[in-house]
Amino acid sequence: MMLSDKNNQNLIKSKCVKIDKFLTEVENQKILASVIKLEAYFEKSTTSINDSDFRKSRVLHLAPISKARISNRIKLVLPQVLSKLSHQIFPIAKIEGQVTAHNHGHYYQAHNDNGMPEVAKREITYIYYFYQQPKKFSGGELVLYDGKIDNNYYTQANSFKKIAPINNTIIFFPSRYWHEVLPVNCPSKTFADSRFTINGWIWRN
Ligand SMILES: O=C(O)CCC(=O)C(=O)O
Ligand SMILES: [Fe+2]
Repeated sequence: MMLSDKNNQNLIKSKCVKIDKFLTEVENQKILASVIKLEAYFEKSTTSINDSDFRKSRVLHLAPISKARISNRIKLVLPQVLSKLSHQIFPIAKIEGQVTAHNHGHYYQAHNDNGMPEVAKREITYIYYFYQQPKKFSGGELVLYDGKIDNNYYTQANSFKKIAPINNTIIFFPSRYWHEVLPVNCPSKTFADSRFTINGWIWRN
């Protein structure tokens, strides 16, 4: 067997589900307008490893209106999503959510979403994208890495898919996947021109 084949033996291709036009145009615009008004409540994002260079963005933890709408819609599509991901059905413990804003120079380095004991029950990650049109930023693609098994651990492979953030689109994938957000270029540096998400995690019991 060739060496390259041998190295690929363990490759686990990542699967994700993308749903375009997830909300109506009116809902999408309402969420955008309400989030732009909440600029003052956005905080600097953090991560569990507490390295300020690992993740640059701003996060809003209190956005009751938008989160309820998204959670209800997620529950409706989840059976289809899990079937497309070939992921087993699980009882939902809760749907966690946050709003994020990536502006000029913001990014999120490669990570998974359930690697620490306190978040181990996050099963599926979802990311809903929204932004002002015409779009005032470039970059900010989501990179979804394939996986491999190393000493019984699921880790990051070299191969990946790059997913452009598209307004009013939602992406789902298993929270154990390694992923990152490439740097955003937003010349105006205006908050309202940011790459926004409502994103979070569907927890199992
Ligand atoms: O904004 C994105 O595309 C992904 C964000 C993310 O990975 C996270 O918040 O854990
Ligand atoms: Fe993540």
